[in-house]
Amino acid sequence: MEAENIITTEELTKRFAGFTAVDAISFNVKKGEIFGFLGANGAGKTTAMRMLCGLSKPTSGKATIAGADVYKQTEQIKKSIGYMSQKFSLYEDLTVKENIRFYGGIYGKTNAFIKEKTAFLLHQLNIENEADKLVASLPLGWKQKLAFSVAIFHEPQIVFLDEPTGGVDPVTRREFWNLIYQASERGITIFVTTHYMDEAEYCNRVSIMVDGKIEALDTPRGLKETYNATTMDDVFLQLARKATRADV
Ligand SMILES: Nc1ncnc2c1ncn2[C@@H]1O[C@H](COP(=O)(O)OP(=O)(O)OP(=O)(O)O)[C@@H](O)[C@H]1O
Repeated sequence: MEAENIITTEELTKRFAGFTAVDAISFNVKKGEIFGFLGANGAGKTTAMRMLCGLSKPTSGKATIAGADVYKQTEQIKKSIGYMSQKFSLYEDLTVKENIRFYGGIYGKTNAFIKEKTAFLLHQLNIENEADKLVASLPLGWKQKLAFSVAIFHEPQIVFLDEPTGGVDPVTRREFWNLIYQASERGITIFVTTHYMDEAEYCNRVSIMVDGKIEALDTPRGLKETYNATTMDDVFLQLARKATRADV
C-alpha cells in the first residue's frame, strides 16, 4: 500500500507587491519521507516553507498538513509541525536545559515528560556536561543539533528544516543527518532545504525550485537518470542555470 500524503499543496502562490515569489506550486509529501526542497538563492524555498508552516498567508492556493487546512485549522497544525529556521530560535542567554524546558512548556508538556525527555536529549546529543552552560557558549554545530531537537520535542508529525546545517564542517553535518534519520525512523516526516548536494543525496525525494516554480521532483536516482547526470550537483546546475532571477 502506498504511504499516505502528509503534505498536499494545490497551486500555492505568494506575491509580494506584484512580484511572484512562489508561483502556483502543487506537490505532495508522503508520510515518513525525508523530502529535500532545493533551489538556488531566491528561488522561493523559504517563502514556500513559511506558507506550509502557517507563518505566511498565501496569495492563493491551498495547503494541507496531515489532512488539516494550514490556514483554517491552525491549532491542529501547530501540534502537527516543528520548524527550525536558518536563524534558529534558541535563546542564547538561557542555558541548554532552560531552552529545552522553555520549548517543552510552549507545547504544554507535563513536568514529568519534560524532565524525562530532557535527560534523553542531553544523553543523545552527548552534551550532559553542557546542560547548565549558556547556549551562546556552544559551537554552531551543537546549537544546530539542539535547535533540531527542540523543534521535534513535542514529537510532531512533520518537521520543517530551513538550511539547518549552514556553516559547519562535513563531519558535523553528517552527525546532524544521523539525528534526522533517527527522527525519521520514529515516523517523523522531514522537510528540509539545503544548498549541500551531498545532503540532497540523503533524501528519499527531492524537488528543485526555479524562479518560484517546482521544475523537477523525483528520487535522487530518478533525477540523475532524467538529467543524464552522475551527481546531484550536476542535476542542480542544469536546472539552476534556467533561472532568470537570482538573489545573491
Ligand atoms: N517579505 C518579502 N517582501 C518582498 N520580497 C520578498 C519577501 N520575502 C521574500 N521575498 C523575495 O522572494 C524571493 C524568494 O525568496 P526566498 O527567501 O523564499 O528564497 P529562497 O529560495 O529561500 O532563497 P535562499 O536560498 O537565499 O534562502 C526573493 O526574490 C526574495 O527577495
